[in-house]
Amino acid sequence: MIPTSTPPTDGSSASPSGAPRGPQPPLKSQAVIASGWMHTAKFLTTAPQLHHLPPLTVPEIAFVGRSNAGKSTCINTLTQQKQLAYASKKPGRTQNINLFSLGKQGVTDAVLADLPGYGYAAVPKADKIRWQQVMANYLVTRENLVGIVMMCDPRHGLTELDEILLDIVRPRVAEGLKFLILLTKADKLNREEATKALSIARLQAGGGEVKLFSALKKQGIDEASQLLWQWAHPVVKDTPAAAAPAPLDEPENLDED
Ligand SMILES: Nc1nc2c(ncn2[C@@H]2O[C@H](COP(=O)(O)OP(=O)(O)OP(=O)(O)O)[C@@H](O)[C@H]2O)c(=O)[nH]1
Ligand SMILES: [Mg+2]
Repeated sequence: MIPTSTPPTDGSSASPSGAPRGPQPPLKSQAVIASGWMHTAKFLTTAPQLHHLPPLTVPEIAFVGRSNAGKSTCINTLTQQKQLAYASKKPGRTQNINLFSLGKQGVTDAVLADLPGYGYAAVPKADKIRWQQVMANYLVTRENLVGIVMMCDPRHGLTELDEILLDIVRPRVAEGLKFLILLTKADKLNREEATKALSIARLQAGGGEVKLFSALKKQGIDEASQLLWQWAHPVVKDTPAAAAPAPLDEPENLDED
């Protein structure tokens, strides 16, 4: 049974408002904890429209981005599961908002949301507009949303629709909503292209973090998992862990090959 409105009770996680509930684990074990936590992901529900989404109080993290950017593949990679989210070569594969619950010992302490991609040329205009409105509403009104992961294929850069989305979420990011741009399919870039893509995206990210990611080369997985874990489990302000938050390595180097 998934608790849809009950906050976690194990003393180690947070409410969507960001109110901390417990101390962080030792820094060294964070990567292992984050990875184990991601692996607990289970399908929760699917919603064709916003009003079909269950109201939740646990922190929710949304994956957004152009069609075919690699959102579903990223969720499968982070959760170390082959077919949790539907990934496909064909753009437009994900058509609903799909929620996946996370949490150990059957206690859901966060939710991942895999959103349909935008910008797929073959989608009829009316459907595109409908979807843009659904997504804008979701990003602006979803109360338990604590963070957004924007997947961006660095070979295309941030598109006009990505920029529109950035504008929509900017006020919430200013209020504390977490924001990460993952430059996907980094395996397609050489070192120089990767460095350039990172610098450009950082200028556009408006204070959010930018990291390289490759499902194929398993690049950026630990960093992304740890960041998401931290978003869902913010530290208590007056603990030593809060005074010295875990530094995340900058995964700016591509795998050597
Ligand atoms: N080379 C490479 N291909 C990838 C990577 N991640 C995803 N892909 C491929 O990109 C294609 C699209 O992946 P999806 O995960 O379905 O993309 P999506 O963003 O969920 O697409 P929609 O659901 O249509 O919005 C698939 O063929 C994946 O195998 C990656 O890191 N490297
Ligand atoms: Mg998808």
